[in-house]
Amino acid sequence: MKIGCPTEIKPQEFRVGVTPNAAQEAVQHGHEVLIQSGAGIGAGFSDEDYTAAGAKILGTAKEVFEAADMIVKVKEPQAGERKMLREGQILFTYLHLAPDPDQTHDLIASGATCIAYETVTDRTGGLPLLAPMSEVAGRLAPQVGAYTLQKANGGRGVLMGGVPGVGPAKVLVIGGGVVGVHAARIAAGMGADVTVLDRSLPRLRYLDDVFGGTFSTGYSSAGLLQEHLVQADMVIGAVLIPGAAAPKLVTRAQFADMKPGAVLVDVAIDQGGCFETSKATTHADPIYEVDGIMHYCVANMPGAVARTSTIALGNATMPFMLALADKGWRKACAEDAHLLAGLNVHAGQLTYKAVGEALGIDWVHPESLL
Ligand SMILES: NC(=O)C1=CN([C@@H]2O[C@H](COP(=O)(O)OP(=O)(O)OC[C@H]3O[C@@H](n4cnc5c(N)ncnc54)[C@H](O)[C@@H]3O)[C@@H](O)[C@H]2O)C=CC1
Ligand SMILES: CC(=O)C(=O)O
Ligand SMILES: [Mg+2]
Repeated sequence: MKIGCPTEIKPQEFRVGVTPNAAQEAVQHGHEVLIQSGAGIGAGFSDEDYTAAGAKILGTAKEVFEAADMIVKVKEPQAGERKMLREGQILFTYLHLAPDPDQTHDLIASGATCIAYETVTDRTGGLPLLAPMSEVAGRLAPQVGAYTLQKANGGRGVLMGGVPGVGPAKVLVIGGGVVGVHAARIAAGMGADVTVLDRSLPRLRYLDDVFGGTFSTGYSSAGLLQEHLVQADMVIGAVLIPGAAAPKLVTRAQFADMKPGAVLVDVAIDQGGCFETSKATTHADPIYEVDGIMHYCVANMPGAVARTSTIALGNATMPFMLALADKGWRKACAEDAHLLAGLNVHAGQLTYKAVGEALGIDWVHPESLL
């Protein structure tokens, strides 16, 4: 199969869909890998790294889309990229279709087979192709929050770890899933006093068993959240109700009880955000203030550390990419229900229930296409 990887064109996106190591494995499996010239630069991979791995370099995205049987990317295809997709071609990337009717209609019209990273599942009920980026965003959250807490950046001028004689910052993490646990570990490692709230008792038991000495846990009721909110220097929003918009857990009215200059980092902004005042920001202009409370709400946080994120994402996507290339999408999905869960669009039909329900579009069961 010909596997094509174009340069990402979404603003401020420096990741790349195929690493040189993944390209090398695909070549060893007998596939041809076509990389757009410069696609890896933002993640620290040169064209020479790809040619050394056995890939071919093409000059333009158009050439890559024309030649490839499967396109492997990071972000959802932008409008110009969607025009280059064709019937029978496989698209393997993040899609996030539920809030994006334009993209959904374009992908249906393209006739392509579109598999979304974020809906591929695993045996434990997890999302193995979302998890690596949640790990990155979780670990970044205290880092960007600590920077925002600095006085010159609008924060209240509190050092995460304090110093001898002066106590540490108080960090509240709402949601103890993949983002939450990684955020809590890093914040605790910086010396902060960290509490994680979650609604899942099994998850709280796990967190307490493994991290009991590192951070505290609490059941996420409105009352307990308010207790912690008024003391917090930093609040990290990390909740997810799969497929749904994030619940709004902190209202603007509650800011009056908070410490002026406290920082909210809303990682859940992807799903609409869990603070009433959250709106998506970009790496170019990430921070804004509402009623004295600082907000950081960047929707593609992993793009800031493109090299780490590219390698982490590539480690997770590679086995699925190889299965699709080795077997074709139909056999690969027939043999792996978790990969089939990633199928969102095929040959002019929507194949993902939650997207159909969110956008009011007819959908078919993916099993019916096998
Ligand atoms: N902004 C960005 O760049 C990125 C954002 N994300 C987003 O971060 C969010 C979290 O993702 P993951 O940690 O992977 O999800 P996850 O499913 O691993 O964890 C979510 C946790 O939230 C908990 N939860 C649900 N309702 C709650 C409530 N009312 N109070 C407290 N906890 C509650 C769940 O029990 C679960 O443990 C998602 O919206 C994801 O899309 C992920 C990667 C990058
Ligand atoms: C998960 C996602 O959308 C991202 O990493 O950009
Ligand atoms: Mg995103």
